[in-house]
Amino acid sequence: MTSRRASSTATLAIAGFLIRIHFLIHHLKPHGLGRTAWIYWPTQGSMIIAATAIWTMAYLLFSTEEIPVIFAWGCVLMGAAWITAVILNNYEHIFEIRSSSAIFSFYVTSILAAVAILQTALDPGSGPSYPLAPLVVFALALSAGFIVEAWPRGNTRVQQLSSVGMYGKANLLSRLTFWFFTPIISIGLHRIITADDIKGQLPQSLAAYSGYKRLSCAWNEALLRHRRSSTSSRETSPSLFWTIFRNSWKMLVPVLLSRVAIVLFSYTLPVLLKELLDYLEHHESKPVSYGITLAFGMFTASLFASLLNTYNRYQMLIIGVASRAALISMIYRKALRLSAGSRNESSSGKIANHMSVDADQWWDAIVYISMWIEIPLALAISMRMLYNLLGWSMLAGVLTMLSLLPLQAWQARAFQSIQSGKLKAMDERMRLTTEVLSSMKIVKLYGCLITFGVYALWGGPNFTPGTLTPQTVFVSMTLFAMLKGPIASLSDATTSTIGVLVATRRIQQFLLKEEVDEADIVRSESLPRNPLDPVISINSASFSWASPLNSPESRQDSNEHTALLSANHSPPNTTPPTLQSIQLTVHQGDLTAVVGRVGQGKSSLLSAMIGDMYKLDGLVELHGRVAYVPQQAWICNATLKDNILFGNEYDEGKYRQVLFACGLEPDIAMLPGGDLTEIGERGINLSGGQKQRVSLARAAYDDADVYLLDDPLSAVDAHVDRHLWDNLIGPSGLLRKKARILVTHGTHHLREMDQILVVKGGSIQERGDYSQLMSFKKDFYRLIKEYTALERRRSDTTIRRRQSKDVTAAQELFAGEGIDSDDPSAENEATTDQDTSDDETKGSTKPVQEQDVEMQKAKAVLIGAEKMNEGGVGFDVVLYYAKEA
Ligand SMILES: Nc1ncnc2c1ncn2[C@@H]1O[C@H](COP(=O)(O)OP(=O)(O)OP(=O)(O)O)[C@@H](O)[C@H]1O
Repeated sequence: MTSRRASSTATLAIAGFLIRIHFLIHHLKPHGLGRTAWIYWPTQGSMIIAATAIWTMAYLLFSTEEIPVIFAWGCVLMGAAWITAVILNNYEHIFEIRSSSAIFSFYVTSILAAVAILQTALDPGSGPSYPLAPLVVFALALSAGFIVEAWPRGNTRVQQLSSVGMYGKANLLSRLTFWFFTPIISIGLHRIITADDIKGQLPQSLAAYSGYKRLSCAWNEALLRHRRSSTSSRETSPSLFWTIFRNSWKMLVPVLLSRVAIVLFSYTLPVLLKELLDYLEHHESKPVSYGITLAFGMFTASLFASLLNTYNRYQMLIIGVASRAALISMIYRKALRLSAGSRNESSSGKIANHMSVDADQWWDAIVYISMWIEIPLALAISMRMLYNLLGWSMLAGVLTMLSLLPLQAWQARAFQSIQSGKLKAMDERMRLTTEVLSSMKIVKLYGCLITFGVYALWGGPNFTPGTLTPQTVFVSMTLFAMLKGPIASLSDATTSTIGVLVATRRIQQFLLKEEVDEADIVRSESLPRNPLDPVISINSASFSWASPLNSPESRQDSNEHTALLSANHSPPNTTPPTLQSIQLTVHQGDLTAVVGRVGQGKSSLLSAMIGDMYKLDGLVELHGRVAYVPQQAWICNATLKDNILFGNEYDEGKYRQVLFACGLEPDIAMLPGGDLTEIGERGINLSGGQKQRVSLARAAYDDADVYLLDDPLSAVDAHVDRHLWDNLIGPSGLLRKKARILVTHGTHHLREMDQILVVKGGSIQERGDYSQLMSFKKDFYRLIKEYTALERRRSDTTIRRRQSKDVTAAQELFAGEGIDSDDPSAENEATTDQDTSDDETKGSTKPVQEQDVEMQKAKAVLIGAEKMNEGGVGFDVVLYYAKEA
């Protein structure tokens, strides 16, 4: 038996080592840092000595008739395995900077085997005598090699030169015991651990970007394979769930194997227990060392089972965290690429749910997924062992436990409902939880009592009343106790797996949503070589917000549509376009205004240029980098500075220039933390005008070639409007050399435009400069006149209101602006001023005292560090650990 086990272990080791050598050579690059000589040579030496010793033993065994020849062959294979380990060790030192886990595990297995054989060899009455000397040399050589290998390599030159983090450098023992994390814990003894302390120390597989790249590549490949496959229909899609599993297979295989090992180690315990009880009953026939070895074996088996269990859970969590991060990145990137139609179907709340709830399932439930290896294996082993012990009588116990399963399921459901009740009333939750916990105890005890009763009645083989020996009672009780684990986990594993499956399917459906068609717009990142060539050129193009494939007509004719597609024709274009017959050219440095009444398609024209709309026909060409400032300013939850830099490198000169051009300097001076003040959802709300200027500053700092500005001056008051025009957007502003397209409702800057486009009913009705358009006396002329009249009425009302309040202030204000009643633009400027946008007022013109109070409050909320619990681990925690151990 022992010889067969030795042969199969050695054969498995040889196969494993060869696979590892192949992996190292073909999948990794040499680290090029040299070899850690004082670890390399001693370990190589120990392994060679061990192989020689075991071969010597094989030689001696071949010449004795006492021991079966198969044992000698086991030794030959063991020697061969250690020579393969020598070759592997050589490659490990070239490609890896940490000790090989494979060799490490083989060390442990071989040492334990050698100790077991030594124990038998040392026992005078145990039968055949083994050659002791080579066996001792074998065990000593391996122990020496193991000690050198287990020694942390942290101080070696190779590890110090390497940029890999503490996890990457840790050997298997260190990872199993989390020893590698000790430096961080000791930092925690002296001060608070910060994110910087663990930066770069954790496994690379946890980095969100690399995880995202791997998973999105795997998903795209799966989609491609599915599309190419002749059997797949258009309605089906590959499974994201299996794609995630396939993508993590390199990490999953060792983790799942470790689950198998945990089950095997756990079930060694009852076997050893039975042996020990047998030995205690008939201890005269065997030496004391046998009993000690059995007890030591039980200790080692539980030790390995719990070490592997921790390792398994940790690795599963790593897989869960990496998958969750990759999924969140994929959802985020997808959200940026959704077509107009898909955006209408997916609200931002729904997308946020995919990120926070659905993706989170991977982190919550991943541990349970590995249970699907453990549960069937554990059930099979325990039932087999119980059968050996009790015969078919074991069914009585097993069925009794299984009959408690629905009760457990009910218990789990009750627990779940109590959990959700927590959100409604904390007191109610406390009361119910206590009730359920106490009833859970009763049910468990009740389960044990029933099982005991069943043994007593049908304890003998095959349901006959029998004698209960200590071996039968203790061993079968241990086995039944072990059986309860997998049975109890069954409902958790099922619920969690279903939860992950449902959540992943929801994410999958989102990821399969239609995206903007990149081919709609011909883009080039660089500007045209000839400055006279346009940067934007739109030729006879029509655009729609609705997908041409989703129009009712096209849905009705879906069969025809498929036939047409297969015949290589375009689908019939039945969607009414939002924009039609668009003809436009814009050159570098051009300042173009887009004007028109509300809802005529001004913003849509900009959306069409950035590819947000479906292009129905025509040609769109765009050169250079494009910056788009939407009507609704978008601010993210970060500091004002980060909102402007937005990932770009900080350049003091450029940053200051942009702040000045956008008129943000006075605002920053007022903010409690200057430009480091946190703004966005959690921060103070900036006024609409301030947000719009931060948005403009972000675009300006990005230094793009084409600026698409959707009415950015609508929320600012007159003097800020003038400042932005003079210093940023206008002919002498910071962006003067860039192509700018400005959608505007104001009329006061139109005289300075190179080109004005009048949009009406989704098409460009008129184009030209201000005087040309006024001379046409068409839509533009009417628009300006109407606007002027409207503004004059508004202006009169406001002036009257102001005069009654503060005559002097109003006089000063209008005198300064120099209103010319014949000039609509100048009048507008004045009106915009007295409008004194409510938004801006919020940010800048409140009474000073009131602002001070608000700022103080904001300062406390925004700049305060996140609340964190500090202190040592209490005695109760230590006690809890001790009890669990
Ligand atoms: N995201 C969208 N999805 C679907 N339809 C849209 C979308 N945005 C605009 N539309 C539609 O396109 C048409 C033109 O709207 P658009 O916003 O371009 O007009 P506008 O001239 O910019 O108006 P305003 O001056 O009020 O901003 C309208 O019928 C509007 O309902």
